[in-house]
Amino acid sequence: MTSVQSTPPHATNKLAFLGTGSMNGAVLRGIIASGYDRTAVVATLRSDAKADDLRTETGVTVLIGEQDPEANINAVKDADVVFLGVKPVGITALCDQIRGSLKPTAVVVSVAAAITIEMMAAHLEAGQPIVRSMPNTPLKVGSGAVGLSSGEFVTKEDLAAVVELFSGSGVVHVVPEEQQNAVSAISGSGPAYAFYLAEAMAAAGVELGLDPALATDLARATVAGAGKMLAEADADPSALRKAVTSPKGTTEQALATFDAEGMAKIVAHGAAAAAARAAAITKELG
Ligand SMILES: NC(=O)C1=CN([C@@H]2O[C@H](COP(=O)(O)OP(=O)(O)OC[C@H]3O[C@@H](n4cnc5c(N)ncnc54)[C@H](OP(=O)(O)O)[C@@H]3O)[C@@H](O)[C@H]2O)C=CC1
Ligand SMILES: O=C(O)[C@@H]1CCC=N1
Repeated sequence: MTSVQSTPPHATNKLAFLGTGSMNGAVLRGIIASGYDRTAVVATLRSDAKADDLRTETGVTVLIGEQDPEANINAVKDADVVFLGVKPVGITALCDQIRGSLKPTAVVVSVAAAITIEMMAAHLEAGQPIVRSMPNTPLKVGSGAVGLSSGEFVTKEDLAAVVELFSGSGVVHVVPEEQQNAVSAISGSGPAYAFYLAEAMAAAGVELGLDPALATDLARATVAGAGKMLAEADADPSALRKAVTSPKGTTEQALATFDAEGMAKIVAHGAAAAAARAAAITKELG
């Protein structure tokens, strides 16, 4: 796996976000928050339920598919980079819809789990540059993690432009495409694991007699604070854990219980189940 440095800013590319829900919306918000020219961005949604929030929060042009069946087509006509953010099952139909309207040089960037570059290429014009990405929702707050894999027609400049777009709001790694299900199982789904831990800690606090609101506040602040420490340069999770764990103290007892009950194995099993589900979706939809 290669960590990639972005190139210096270049001329603003025109961006289209098709299907701007949780994930594509987080990518878009991260890019706008890092200072990107919002007048160069068009986003689409199927329905107008969340359109006002998206317009107000980002200032980009938002087109609604239910009001204009050509919304996706109009969004991509001038675009240099096109982010596909619909559910995996909808990606190839979306490619079919836009294939005749994309600029031949437009870089198509999918954020979908399980959809391979080959599956998308079969529904786009020959030679279209395609990048498969696995981002995560913390991009929205500038703390994301992204795995990128490029198809054969992606130039060095194309890849550098995509890296630059993501790297304003997270860490970016270029990975072989066959590792994308593992990336999805760790960093794509990972925010949910951290939120689950916060929920479990809050529930544990209630069992120990804390008021639910207090327990939730303590758990939230703690997971958020630990995350902030992990985000510092060269942070080492093991060293940070050891710094909290006094010999013969209280934390040691909790961690020994986690070990005895196989928590690391549980996490590994969960991640393996996520990766296996991605492989199964590829088979179902391929
Ligand atoms: N959520 C996450 O943390 C992550 C998700 N992903 C990937 O992101 C993709 C989207 O997931 P997620 O964001 O969670 O799902 P969401 O349902 O939140 O977003 C999907 C969006 O697509 C819109 N949409 C559906 N069909 C069309 C269409 N034909 N044209 C335009 N817009 C359309 C929907 O609009 P409307 O709401 O109006 O129906 C919705 O806003 C998936 O492929 C998933 O694998 C990847 C990494 C992490
Ligand atoms: O749950 C999912 O399928 C998507 C992919 C990774 C995170 N969310």
